[in-house]
Amino acid sequence: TSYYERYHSLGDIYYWINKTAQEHSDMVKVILIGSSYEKRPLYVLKLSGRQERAEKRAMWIDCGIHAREWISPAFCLWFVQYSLNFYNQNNDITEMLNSMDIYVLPVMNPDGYKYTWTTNRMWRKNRSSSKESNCVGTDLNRNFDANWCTKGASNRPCDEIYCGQFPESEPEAEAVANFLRSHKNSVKLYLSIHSYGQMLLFPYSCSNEEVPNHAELFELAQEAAMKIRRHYRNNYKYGASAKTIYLAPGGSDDWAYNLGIHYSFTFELEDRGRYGFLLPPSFISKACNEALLAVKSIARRGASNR
Ligand SMILES: Nc1ncc(C[C@H](C[SeH])C(=O)O)cc1Cl
Ligand SMILES: [Zn+2]
Ligand SMILES: [Zn+2]
Ligand SMILES: [Zn+2]
Repeated sequence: TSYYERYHSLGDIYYWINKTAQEHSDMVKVILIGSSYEKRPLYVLKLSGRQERAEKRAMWIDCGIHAREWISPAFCLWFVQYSLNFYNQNNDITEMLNSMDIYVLPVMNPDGYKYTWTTNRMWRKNRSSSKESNCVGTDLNRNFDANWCTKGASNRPCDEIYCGQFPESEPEAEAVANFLRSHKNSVKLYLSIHSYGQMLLFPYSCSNEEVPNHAELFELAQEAAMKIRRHYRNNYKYGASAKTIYLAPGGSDDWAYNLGIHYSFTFELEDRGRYGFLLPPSFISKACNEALLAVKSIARRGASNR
């Protein structure tokens, strides 16, 4: 099976990042946006078409915010190689890359990801330690400044949904927030890739309130889910996070939305729970093709609107 139908260790992924940038130096730049708690680099790959266009829009995709969700980094790697290899061959990909730059963060939580390979496959959080407890880790998707640490998060360091000591207390969350703050005029679309559950989610999760462009985001998610159903005969739920999955504050998509990135989504990839986080490698191709269809569908509509 191909490289992209296997899960890869952290060291493997770092090697892949540099090899891919070298192999495609005309379309790929590596950007160091910060480092993890254990001082591992946070690398973003910037994909650009070969056509230079003034004030290009951009899309952001982060993977691996939660360590055990291995299909997520697998999707980022798969998406990058697919986009590079089908540029100037597939119209959708060519148009996408010619109309916008794509920032891809393959592993947002490298310390946690490494830990799932060496110690505990079911680890979710990062690996920061707090003074007042000998429990480790903050849930990076509860650490963003969006109704931080209200209902749906926990202020106890031992909990899986521990919100951290303060908003952006974690270097991984701070690095992403800093990058998006400094690129908020060009980034028009935010995607955060998770598993499992097969859902296309959009803000808010931190409140039951509907965002101003709720109807538009609902339509984009619905259209993407319909395409997946038609092409792959697989059902994805879709809707505002608070209603569709659960009320939870401090998420990256809610924060990105409030920053002004009004096309903001969280994807929950395969499956529905049979394997859950332990999705077998034989499922990677199908899960990634379904996610790609959703990205192309949303990117075509979402980023084209001014
Ligand atoms: N804003 C959000 N959007 C999506 C989710 C669901 C993910 C699924 Se793993 C999580 O629990 O962190 C959670 C939040 Cl806080
Ligand atoms: Zn290649
Ligand atoms: Zn997750
Ligand atoms: Zn999940």
